[in-house]
Amino acid sequence: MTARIGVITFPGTLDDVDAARAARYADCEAVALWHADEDIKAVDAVVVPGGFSYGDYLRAGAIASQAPVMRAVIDAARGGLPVFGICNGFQILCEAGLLPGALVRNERLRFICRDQWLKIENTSSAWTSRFEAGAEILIPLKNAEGRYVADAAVLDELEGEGRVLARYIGSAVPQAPDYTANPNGALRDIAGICSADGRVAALMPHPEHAIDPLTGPTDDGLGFFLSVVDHLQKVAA
Ligand SMILES: NC(=O)CC[C@H](N)C(=O)O
Repeated sequence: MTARIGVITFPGTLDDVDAARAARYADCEAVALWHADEDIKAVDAVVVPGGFSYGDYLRAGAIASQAPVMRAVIDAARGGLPVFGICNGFQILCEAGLLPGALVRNERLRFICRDQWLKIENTSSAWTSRFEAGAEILIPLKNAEGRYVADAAVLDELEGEGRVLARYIGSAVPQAPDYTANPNGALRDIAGICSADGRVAALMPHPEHAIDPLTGPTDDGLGFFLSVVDHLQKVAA
């Protein structure tokens, strides 16, 4: 079975082409979904990619969360469809209420673009099963509103249920003057989280830009896309 992965394009999305390419690298068919679509073409999983949907007006992800296609994604996600939000996609999934918490302005109020080390903590979600627990991966990070926040009870629940996908552990350029292992002040160094059933997941840095050593910085990002293929095969068996 070739898995069909839907990749949404909103006005202002940037990373849909790379997300579709990453799906193809994982031997999936990438299916283009447009923000105005009212159905999701019977795809097996959905990636909500990065960028500046609707120009980040109001709050990053706020307007996209109300787009017609998101109504279909929210319904399907509640029925168990695997959904993965990357960066702006993470912001959209929080705004849509599919994941708890919010992404706010980076602590130093600057756009940050750098290669970022992460530690993978959850290896049972639909999007992370290919990783070893504690694996350290290097993938690009680029955002202005990347600081994950939630109230203490939500953070405790996420940690208690093993729903922190990954944490920030360092920059690829530790000698840089503004070096901090945690780039944006995200609470408890959280770089990604997932739903209680592990099917809806999101990450602030960009795995879809790190799938081929030729273009670098690593191919560490491919594991997210290979994981969902394993998940879909298991569900189909
Ligand atoms: N790379 C992205 O997806 C950017 C996300 C968002 N627009 C921000 O700057 O925070």
